[in-house]
Amino acid sequence: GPSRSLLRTLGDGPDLPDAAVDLNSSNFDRVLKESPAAFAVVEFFAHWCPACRNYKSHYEKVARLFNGPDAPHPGIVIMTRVDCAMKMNTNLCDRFSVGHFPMLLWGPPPKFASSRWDPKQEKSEIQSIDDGRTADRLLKWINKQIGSSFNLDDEKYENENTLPRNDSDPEQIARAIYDVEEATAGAFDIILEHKMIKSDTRVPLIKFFQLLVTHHPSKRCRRGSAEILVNFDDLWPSDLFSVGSQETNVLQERGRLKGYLICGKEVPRGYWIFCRGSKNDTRGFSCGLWVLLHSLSVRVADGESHLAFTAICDFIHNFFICEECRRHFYDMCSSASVPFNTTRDLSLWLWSTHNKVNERLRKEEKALRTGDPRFPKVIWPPEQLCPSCYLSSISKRNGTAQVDWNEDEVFNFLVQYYGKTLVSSYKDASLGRNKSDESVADDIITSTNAVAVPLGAAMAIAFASCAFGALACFWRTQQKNRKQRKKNRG
Ligand SMILES: Cc1cc2nc3c(=O)[nH]c(=O)nc-3n(C[C@H](O)[C@H](O)[C@H](O)COP(=O)(O)OP(=O)(O)OC[C@H]3O[C@@H](n4cnc5c(N)ncnc54)[C@H](O)[C@@H]3O)c2cc1C
Repeated sequence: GPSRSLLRTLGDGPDLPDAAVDLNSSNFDRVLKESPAAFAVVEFFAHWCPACRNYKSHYEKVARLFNGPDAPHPGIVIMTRVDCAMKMNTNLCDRFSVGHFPMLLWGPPPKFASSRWDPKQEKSEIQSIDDGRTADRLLKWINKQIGSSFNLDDEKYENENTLPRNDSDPEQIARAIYDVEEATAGAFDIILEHKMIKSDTRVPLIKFFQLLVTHHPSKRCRRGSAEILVNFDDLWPSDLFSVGSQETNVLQERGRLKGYLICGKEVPRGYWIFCRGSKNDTRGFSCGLWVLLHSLSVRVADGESHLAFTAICDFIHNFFICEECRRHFYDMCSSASVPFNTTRDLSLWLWSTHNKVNERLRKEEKALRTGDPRFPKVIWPPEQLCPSCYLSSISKRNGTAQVDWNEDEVFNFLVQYYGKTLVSSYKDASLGRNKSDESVADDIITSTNAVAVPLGAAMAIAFASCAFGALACFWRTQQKNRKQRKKNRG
């Protein structure tokens, strides 16, 4: 519309923040390594270069299509820039053989991290963009590279035919790892925002955190939730609640929690990829939450499955602020045949519970037209995604679809889908990186994943439950000791 194009014009002025991400030698590697985008454009420029200044509005026009929560096509291409006239970036610009300004490079984001580029280099996944002189030509170049048909006039939630259809392409789930991170950060944000940590919800939250520390599919979130867990007693002392009226306000809480980013600095990003709906208010968070739960369920060991079940049920019950959802889910938790003895039991229970929700919502959304028209609820997995999950073809009884499942195959499929495939692109992104201190800490977390303390012993330790792995327990014990020492000294 006219107002929109007015905004666009104004956007070329100095008022709107830049859409392209400013990178420098201190954040270059990290931001590119952690970007969910499949492709990156890096513009090397110098702030004194007049041609670069004139080019900026062209570059920004394209960047606004791809970067940030309001972009029509987020999560596909990350558009960045590096000012080579800044002293700190000299080595960085040398690494990429910058010989003229502006110079544009293209490639998979992680390939830029801790690597070099040289125009004479053969077989590099990084290439120079030779024709990006105007916004039109740059976008044309990008479209040609990735076979897309993006347009400079695209607006959010228009032209959604470029959206991936995830029900037929098993590889789409690899993009969902970023949504699992987004949902994790989102859930934690809601908990803080609504001051949901109280005396009776504290223990369920700690238990869920222990599950996250050991089995979250994203390293960043395992690391971040471990940090929070270690400091949990300081952040939310248990005696804070017994006193009664010592309510802290959200801002104070936020302030205290600065630096405790559950999935790292780049999350939440403000948009969804696998869980992106074709409208603003569909899919997103609740989709990401389901994917998180499924991905946890296939990662726990047999001996942890019952505790994981209670941790998930109690978490949804206490912290999912969709009233209908949490009530329904809790009813299904209460009627589950317990205890769970295996990973298979837990994964299949969650899968069939999710299908019951799908079944119910399918009817509701049809009647009320509240669903996402591009993502109607289906009994999952559809046959094209897992042919072997179906024993016999679907027969209709009373208007509802009845499927004869091969549950062994369903379990195998879940393990593959929410296990390996979910983290496949994420793994690629961290290939070839240097071992820094943080990755060493992370390796400890990963290596203790399998260490499950026997159930009986864990139950005995009522509070600092060690059930989800030795590390979480170790940290909490350390924390307690440290506090104790402080007390003794003071
Ligand atoms: C615990 C919980 C309870 C909820 N209860 C309600 C409720 O009572 N009422 C309500 O209106 N909404 C409820 N919701 C929200 C609702 O289920 C959907 O999340 C929301 O409508 C978005 O739907 P979606 O199309 O993105 O797919 P979702 O149902 O969110 O599923 C996300 C993805 O998971 C995969 N998937 C689908 N089914 C299965 C399955 N059976 N097993 C494994 N993977 C599967 C698919 O790839 C799908 O795209 C609940 C959400 C959660 C997390």
